[in-house]
Amino acid sequence: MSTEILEQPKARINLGALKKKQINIAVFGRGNVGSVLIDQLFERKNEIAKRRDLELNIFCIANSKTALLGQHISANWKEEFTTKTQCYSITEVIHFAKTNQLKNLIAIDNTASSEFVNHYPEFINSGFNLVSSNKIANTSSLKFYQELRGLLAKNEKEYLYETNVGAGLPLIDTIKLLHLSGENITRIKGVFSGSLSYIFNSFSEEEGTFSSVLKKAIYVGYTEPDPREDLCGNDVARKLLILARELDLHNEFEDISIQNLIPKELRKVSKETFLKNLEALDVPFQIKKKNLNKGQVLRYVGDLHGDLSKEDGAILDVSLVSVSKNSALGNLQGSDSLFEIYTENYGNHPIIIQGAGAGSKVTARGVLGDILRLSDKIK
Ligand SMILES: NC(=O)C1=CN([C@@H]2O[C@H](COP(=O)(O)OP(=O)(O)OC[C@H]3O[C@@H](n4cnc5c(N)ncnc54)[C@H](OP(=O)(O)O)[C@@H]3O)[C@@H](O)[C@H]2O)C=CC1
Ligand SMILES: N[C@@H](CC=O)C(=O)O
Repeated sequence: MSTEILEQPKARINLGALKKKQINIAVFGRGNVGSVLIDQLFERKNEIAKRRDLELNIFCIANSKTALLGQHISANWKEEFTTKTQCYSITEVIHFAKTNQLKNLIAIDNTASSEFVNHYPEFINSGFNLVSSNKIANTSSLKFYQELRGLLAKNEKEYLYETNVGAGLPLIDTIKLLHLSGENITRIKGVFSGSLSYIFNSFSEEEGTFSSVLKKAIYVGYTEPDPREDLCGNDVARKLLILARELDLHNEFEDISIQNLIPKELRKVSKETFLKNLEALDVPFQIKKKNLNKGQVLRYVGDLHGDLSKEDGAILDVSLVSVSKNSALGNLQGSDSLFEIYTENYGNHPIIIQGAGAGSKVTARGVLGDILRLSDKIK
């Protein structure tokens, strides 16, 4: 009997026909962080398509009043934003995604708005995942925080916010993993604010006035849209609370003891009036600097301590302290943040995460990192 070997037809794979996973992105907030993020997305788009088989497609760019909507917004978005925008509502953006059958949806929140955060449930219920540099959702009431997680789980959607603490530094993911793997975190302490780090690092070392350093921090984009949020301690307090909640602690914002650095008479005025009167901060801070002992510098420090094994055992403090210039905190440079993470197994030798704690480029890069992480998770 002869055996005939039949030649198998060669399987033909048309690589071009294999569709890349298209991720459809709506960017809300096109200020310091938002604009840089959009530019970084366009710069990296082709490389990401090659390496990860992903097509990152932006279909909406919006600020507080107007939106640019289009199936595929181009790298020329800034010009289009001046000529083709329209007033919008969130419902219209969601409707646009539906009618154009856009799948794998991500809404990016690069605002500092509490009003915008109220739309998160609407996005999730409409099939969107979320990425946010805005810290408000994670620092609203614990009830809102928990309901949001419940809604995400019910809809099988993701919410990533690595830039909420430490800008582009890999902090939240590290803390989540340590906690999940059972490494008991006993304390987190450090300089949580990039802008206040920059301000006190410069002010302690240089001759300039406090207001001149503050103006520079505002100008380069280290501060919040309203710099009083940094100076009154709220921004650092938010970061502490976000980390506390990652550790399953049940704290509310009101539990945090915060040292406000703004003179009383400037706390309740409009942002514009505040910005016109920055020199009012010069004398109080000059006095603080003069009163320092030799070799000491000022640092604005956040401290999450107490009994972190109990839901309600944590103590959260935010205050201006003097530290030795030769200590880890005293040695900080530029806009660096520094986080000391103490755990049971590492004892008195904390894990230290340090690096740029503010700035539009590093923050946008962190948001882009979250988009890529999320894109991998979307099946
Ligand atoms: N700067 C940094 O280093 C870091 C910043 N972040 C966070 O990034 C976020 C953005 O900061 P930044 O870019 O400096 O802020 P900007 O003030 O530069 O930009 C904010 C943007 O949000 C828009 N916006 C405000 N409210 C709404 C709304 N309701 N709906 C849609 N868009 C809205 C604004 O539009 P309009 O112009 O119309 O008001 C503007 O385009 C903040 O939450 C900040 O905490 C996080 C880590 C580091
Ligand atoms: N204003 C913030 C920016 C990042 O969250 C800071 O100064 O750290």
